[in-house]
This record gives sequence, structure tokens and C-alpha cells, in this order.
Amino acid sequence: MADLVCVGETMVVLSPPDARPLAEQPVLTMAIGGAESNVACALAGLGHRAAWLSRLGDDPFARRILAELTARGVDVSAVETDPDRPTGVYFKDPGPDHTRTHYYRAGSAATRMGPELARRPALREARIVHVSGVAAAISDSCARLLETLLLGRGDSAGRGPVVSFDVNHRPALWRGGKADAARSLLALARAADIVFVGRDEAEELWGTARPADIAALLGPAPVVIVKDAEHGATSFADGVRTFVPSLPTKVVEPVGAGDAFAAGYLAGVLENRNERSRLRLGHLAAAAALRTRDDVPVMPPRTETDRYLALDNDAWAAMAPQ
Ligand SMILES: Nc1ncnc2c1ncn2[C@@H]1O[C@H](COP(=O)(O)OP(=O)(O)OP(=O)(O)O)[C@@H](O)[C@H]1O
Ligand SMILES: O=C(O)C(=O)C[C@H](O)[C@H](O)CO
Repeated sequence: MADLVCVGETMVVLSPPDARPLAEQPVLTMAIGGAESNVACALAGLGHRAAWLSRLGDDPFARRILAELTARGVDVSAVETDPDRPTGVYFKDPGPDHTRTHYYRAGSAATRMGPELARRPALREARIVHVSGVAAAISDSCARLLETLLLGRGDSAGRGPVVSFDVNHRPALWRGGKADAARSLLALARAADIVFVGRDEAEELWGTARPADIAALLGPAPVVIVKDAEHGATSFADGVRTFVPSLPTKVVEPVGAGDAFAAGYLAGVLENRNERSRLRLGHLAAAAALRTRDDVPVMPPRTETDRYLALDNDAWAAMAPQ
């Protein structure tokens, strides 16, 4: 049985090997990426039992995704195959300021997930179920699945698995535009037990940039973690605010850092650590993601994370990962 089950779409990622624009590239490399399976991989890399639940096509891309996730130690035994629809694909396009993404995922197998998936035993037996706002955006049936997992718990909330939600606003995917995204993501976040949100993301969606105001908007129920890139992350849990500065890190590519952060924090939850250690594990995992072009980073060994967790606050603030 997995400690954590993640539900969402995973795609094959086609990326250029250097910083030239996609249109000028002769050769692309193939890897995999998906916000929720990125979390599962990082959690497995930190030594926990992680599973990923989704739908894939019956195609070579699906086989690649299953092979890579299995190699990372993620349980994919509950993944469904849809013989009639393809696995999603996305391309990375390097730019001077940031990497743009071009999605080919409309009508993919994963978009056909729906609320019936919420009845799967794996989702009742795990300690944590992790989902994200990406899934809410990819189709109406996926949006209903997230509503069932989060809002549909009603009185049983607190008795089943902890439900973790990363807001992960992807503007390109929302059919109803920003107003639709803002309304739907707010309702889902308020119903979660743990919410991850970027400060910029909260400002863009809800016009709220102060971490305390974001926590008040999403509260009172969930633990809220507000991430602020190179500055740090603040958690609001049971009325207590905890801030941990980020680790100074050379950024090769930021894609996947938020997912790795969530995995690090959730590893801390599974290990019954305090808020400071949870946030530190989040930063350590995110730093590993920032240093690679892959969406799915290799996690630091636990001997190294233990060394960082043992530092006092001043020593932590002065450290940069090797
Ligand atoms: N420049 C940076 N230096 C050090 N750490 C960083 C930097 N940028 C991001 N991080 C780390 O990555 C985490 C996530 O980054 P960010 O605050 O940008 O979240 P996000 O925008 O939600 O991420 P994502 O777009 O991947 O979902 C931060 O909490 C921090 O640990
Ligand atoms: O953008 C998406 O929908 C993805 O899931 C691909 C990336 O791996 C993800 O965004 C990183 O957070």
C-alpha cells in the first residue's frame, strides 16, 4: 500500500538540448513530466512509497511513461489504458526570460478520467492523496473528479487520507479564462487539508499577495504553504506561522521546482516532522529540481537532507546546496 497516491495527467516532454528557440532545433530529447507524477517520483526518491493513478493511451509514449515512473520507484499498477485516445505530449520552447510550454493534450486519455476514479481502493487506503489544479483545467470530467476528491468528502473529511492540493494555475489550459480558474481553484483549495500556492500565483488569481492574506482567504481549514521563489516559503498551520528562507541555488530551469517542493514538504508530513523541517525538505527537493532541465529531478540522499535538517537557522540561511 502506498503512503501517497498522486492523481493527474503525465505527458511525454520533448525538449531542445540547448537554449535556441524550438523552431530552430534539429533534434529534441524525450523525457516525461506531469505535475502530480513529478511529486510521486520525488517522494519515492526521498524513500517513501508513492503511487500514481491516471489514464494513458495504448501507445509508445505510455510505455515510456510507465517505464520511467517504475524505474523511479513509483507504483503504476492502478493506471488505466484507453485504447481510443492518445497519451498527451508537450514541448519546451526556451526563451530569453523563461521556458514556454506547448501542449498537445486536448482529448488525451487522461482527460477522460472522471469522478468514478475516486472510488478506487488505492485512494481510500493511502495516508495522503495529492492532486493539483492542472487536472481541474484539462477537462470537465477531471474537474468533477477533483471536486469529488476534495469537496465531496463532506462529513468524512478528517477520517480518510489527508488530501493535498497544489493550486498549479496553468492559464493556457483554462477554457473559461482567469475568472473560471480563480473561482474553481479557490473552492478546491478551501476544501483541501494541505494547500501549496505560489505567492505570484495567488496574486494573479485572487489579487492577494501577502502570505497572511492568502492563508486567510484559503482558511480556516487547510494548512496553507505560500511559496515565494528565491525568498522562502511560509506555512500557516493551526494558527502558527513558520517561515523558512529558500536555499541560494543556481537555476538551470525552474519547471518542476514547485512539485519537488510539495514532495519534500509531504515527506516531512509522512515523517511526522515539525513545520520548519517540512519546509526545509521542500526547499531541498526544489533546489534539486532547479539544477536540472528534467521535470523529474533526482532527490538528494537522505544523509544529505538529514545534515541540512540539523542546521540551526543561521547556518541554514548561509548554506547553498553543492
Ligand atoms: N531562484 C530560486 N532560488 C532558490 N530556490 C528557488 C528559486 N526559485 C524557486 N525556488 C524553490 O522552488 C520552490 C517553488 O518555486 P516557486 O515559488 O516559483 O513556486 P511555483 O511557482 O508554484 O512553482 P511551479 O511553477 O514549479 O509550480 C520555492 O519554494 C523554492 O524552494
Ligand atoms: O504543465 C503541466 O501540465 C505539467 O504537468 C508538466 C510539468 O511537468 C509541470 O507543469 C511542472 O509543474
